[in-house]
Amino acid sequence: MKIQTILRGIRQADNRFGLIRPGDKIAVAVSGGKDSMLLLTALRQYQKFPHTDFELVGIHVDVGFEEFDHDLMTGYCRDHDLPLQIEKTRIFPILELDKNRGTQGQIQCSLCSKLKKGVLFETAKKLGCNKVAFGHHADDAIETFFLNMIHGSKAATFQPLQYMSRMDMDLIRPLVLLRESEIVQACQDNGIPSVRRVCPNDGFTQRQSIKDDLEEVYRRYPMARDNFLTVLSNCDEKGFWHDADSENVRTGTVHRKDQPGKEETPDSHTGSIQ
Ligand SMILES: Nc1ncnc2c1ncn2[C@@H]1O[C@H](COP(=O)(O)OP(=O)(O)OP(=O)(O)O)[C@@H](O)[C@H]1O
Repeated sequence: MKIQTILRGIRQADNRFGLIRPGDKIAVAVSGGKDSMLLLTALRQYQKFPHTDFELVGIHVDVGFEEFDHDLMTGYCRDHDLPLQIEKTRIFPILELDKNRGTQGQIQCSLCSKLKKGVLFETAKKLGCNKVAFGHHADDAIETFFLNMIHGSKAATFQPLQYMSRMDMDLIRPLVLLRESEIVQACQDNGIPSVRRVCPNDGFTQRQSIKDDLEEVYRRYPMARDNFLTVLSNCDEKGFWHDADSENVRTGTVHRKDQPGKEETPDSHTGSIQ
């Protein structure tokens, strides 16, 4: 797959969600995995598009896993003129301490993610960036949607553009309209490497489990992936339940038979098919 397909996906997301503005300085969060390696590579090329006058720097937060192959990542970036800053941290010893103290005896992904984000945003700020770009793609968005429903009782996923008020910085996800399979293919076809995962939790997370389940759903219902994606931009508040005294009923957002002048339409209950 040509890198142009990826650039087209980035441009669509940029146009639709207003991700990149002239004068931006964007820090790409580079884990060393395929998604963020592709993102840094593609955004470097996207800089050459007309009306995209922005600066770029990659930031890798080094958690401290000994076996992580930094050379692969730095070598690739050096050879392709991709600016990358590696931020050394002591996150791993903190995770180990927490693991030995905690009841579960394993590294906590949520703590790791929180610490990494802290370092990432601080480094981006120090470098004068106003945006941080993550490598999340469309399949990540669907998985997050299901994870939130199953474990968090809410129908929500991450945003393509999100303002982080504490850091006064935008978080953007330029790959959000692209599928994981497109990213894998583009990395293969363009010689973009990804560093072997070394976290002991890899393959045993809730995300991995939902990923496996969704693959099964897609095998049975091939149209489901596209439909799930459409749901994310199409979530009609009227399709959910609202208490009779809720703001939505008062303001008339939810149509009710007993409200004069507000007729119930056949499509007003999108989720009511039994
Ligand atoms: N150590 C890190 N340093 C910088 N950014 C990171 C790091 N770990 C994760 N990220 C950012 O968070 C995003 C999602 O994290 P996740 O753990 O799902 O990445 P991954 O699947 O290991 O790698 P990738 O998403 O790059 O293929 C990454 O795409 C990347 O932008």
